Amino acid sequence: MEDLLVCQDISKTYHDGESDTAVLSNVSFSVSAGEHIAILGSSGSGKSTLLHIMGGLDTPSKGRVLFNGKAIDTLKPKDLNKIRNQQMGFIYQFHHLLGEFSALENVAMPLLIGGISRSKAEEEAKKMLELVGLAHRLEHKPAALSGGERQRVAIARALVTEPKLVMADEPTGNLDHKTGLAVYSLLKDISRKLNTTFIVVTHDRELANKMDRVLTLQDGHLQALDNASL
Ligand SMILES: Nc1ncnc2c1ncn2[C@@H]1O[C@H](COP(=O)(O)OP(=O)(O)OP(=O)(O)O)[C@@H](O)[C@H]1O
Repeated sequence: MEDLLVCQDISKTYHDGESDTAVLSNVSFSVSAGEHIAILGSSGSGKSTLLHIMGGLDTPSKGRVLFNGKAIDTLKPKDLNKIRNQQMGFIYQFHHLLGEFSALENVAMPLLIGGISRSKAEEEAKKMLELVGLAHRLEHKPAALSGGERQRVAIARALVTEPKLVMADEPTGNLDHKTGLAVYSLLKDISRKLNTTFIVVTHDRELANKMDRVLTLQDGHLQALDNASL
C-alpha cells in the first residue's frame, strides 16, 4: 500500500522565554492509505503537538511531513490550506461546532467554503448526518443536542468532504465511556466505508487497541511496539 503520510525525523522544542521544552525527538513513521492508527501516550507526552504538525497547523523544529508524497513545509500557505480543507478532516475532544447554526448548516459549512452550491452542500450534509444516525436532528442547534450527538455532528462535518485523512485528538474524551465507545466505533466504521485513513491520538489504551496499529509516544520518542508500561 502507498504511504499517505510520512513523518521524517520530527523534533519539536518550544521556546518559552528563558526555558526550552523538548517535546518530540526524532519521530519517524509512515501511514499507508486506508490504514487506521493510534498514537498512544500519557498526558503531556506530545500527542497534540504531533497531530498539529501532521496536519500542517504547527511546524516542527526539525524534520518534515510528507502528505501524498509532498513535503508540506514547501507548499504555499494557499496550497496547504486547500489540502487541509479538502483532503484532511479534524475531530477534537470538544466538538467546536458553531452554536448559531443548525446541525445541517454546520456539516454543510466545509463544502460551502470549498465553493460548492448551497443546495448540493446541504444534500451531501444530509446524507452524512443520516450516516451518523442523526437524520432526525438536522435542524437542531448544538445546544439542543446531547454530547454524543454533537460529537456525531462533528464527525459528519469532518467527513463530509470525503477527506483522504482524518485526524482525531481524544475524540471521545468529553463523553461517558459507553457513548465514547459508540461514537468511536461509528467513526471507525465510516472511515472504513469511505476508505479514509484515520489517525487518532489518545491516552486511552482500550480505544487505541481497536486500531490496525498502535504507536506509543513516551518522553518524546515514538515506539512501534505497544508498551505495556504506559
Ligand atoms: N505553545 C507551547 N509552549 C510551550 N510549551 C508547550 C506549548 N504547547 C505544548 N507545550 C508543552 O508540550 C508538552 C506536550 O504538549 P501536548 O499538548 O502535545 O501533549 P499531549 O500529549 O497532547 O497532552 P494531553 O493528553 O494532556 O492533551 C506539554 O508539556 C506542554 O506543556
